Amino acid sequence: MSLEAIKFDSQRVTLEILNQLLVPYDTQYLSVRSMVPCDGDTSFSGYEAIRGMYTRGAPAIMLVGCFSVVVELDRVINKNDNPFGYKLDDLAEFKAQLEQRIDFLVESRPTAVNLLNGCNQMKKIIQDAQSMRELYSGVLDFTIRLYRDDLESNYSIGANGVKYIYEELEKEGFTGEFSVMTICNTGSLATSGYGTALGIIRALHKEAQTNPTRMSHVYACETRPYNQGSRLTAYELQYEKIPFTLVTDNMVSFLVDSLVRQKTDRALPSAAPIKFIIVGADRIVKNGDLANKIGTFQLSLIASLYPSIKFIGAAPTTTIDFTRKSGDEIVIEQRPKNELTEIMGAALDKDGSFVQGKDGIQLQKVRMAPAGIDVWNPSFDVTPHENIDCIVTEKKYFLKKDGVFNLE
Ligand SMILES: CSC[C@H]1O[C@H](OP(=O)(O)O)[C@H](O)[C@@H]1O
Repeated sequence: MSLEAIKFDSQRVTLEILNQLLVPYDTQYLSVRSMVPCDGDTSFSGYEAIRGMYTRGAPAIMLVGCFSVVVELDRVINKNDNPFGYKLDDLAEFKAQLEQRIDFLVESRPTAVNLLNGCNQMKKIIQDAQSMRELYSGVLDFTIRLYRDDLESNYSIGANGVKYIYEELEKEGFTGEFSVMTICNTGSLATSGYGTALGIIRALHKEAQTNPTRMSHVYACETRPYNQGSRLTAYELQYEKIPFTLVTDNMVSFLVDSLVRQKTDRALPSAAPIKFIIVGADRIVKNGDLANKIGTFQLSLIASLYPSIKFIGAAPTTTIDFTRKSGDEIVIEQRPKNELTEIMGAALDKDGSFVQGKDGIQLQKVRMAPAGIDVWNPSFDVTPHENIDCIVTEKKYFLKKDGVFNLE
């Protein structure tokens, strides 16, 4: 498996997260020892790890958030380390304080619903606990199970995605090679491992080893401004030796049109026609409207112009929000302006190799726009269910009936 986003040691009760701001330049893990910042405690918290996008990806956000509750409780209940001011002699008061901190944690990235869903389930365990010991072991067992279930879900999403894709190809009588496109990062670095949309791509690559009708090329969108595609998905696809080409987000319509019309005089990386655009999700609501990384909606608009291209959303059930009826109800996270006007990279010397600083590869942030300008930086957009052909979860793949999805 490629780099792990999350390392939890259940014996030592320690949580380490891969600092994804440094991928693919460097591999550094950061120790998370609390759930949210607190006066009197200098540890790096789950809230800061998530808000700062050191770790990201809807399922990974849920897992890091829930594991950060576990490590904080371990310090307080098992290691007599309570800089958080918990009332240890009053269980009801302790629970109230804990839930207040969990509610703050959940606000770290408001669009992805997985952390909210995970914490709501955790709060039920907290409310039912009759002792501190029972509360701690209940939260620990729940979170370890959540991690394992997410990994299992990803393999099932991969299998269900391949099932849908090959049934579509057979219906069409398509044989031979095809290409797919994806945006952002939905792989091992966004989950407990394997991935959702990238899990389907991993599963397609495995199928391609034996099936002559096969995925032979992937187009990965750069995914400005955080560059999950060029930094993280490119890393994972290169690691898996899956043939791919990186494109900028503003190349997509011209690339898709050139592929569909087989304009081979445009130096296309592969002649394999594009058949599927496969994306992840941060929140899918009852009717199938899907919030995902900014740029996803545009991909769906492009796909909708070509009947030969199917648009697939892939996510575990923990990403589905049955309390909201339409995508208009989804809160879209606005990110800091400097994430668009500045970019971090690894310094290169004249022969193109990384410049080594005193702590390893020398990273540097550069400004890419004038200071003081206005910036709009929504982290997500909403793809209407009308533009989506299929939603794949670990349970099955869902198609629309009478124009809407029933995801129950
Ligand atoms: C497997 S869910 C990944 C999902 O999360 C990403 O957003 P971010 O990197 O800002 O956390 C993106 O929307 C992906 O589709």
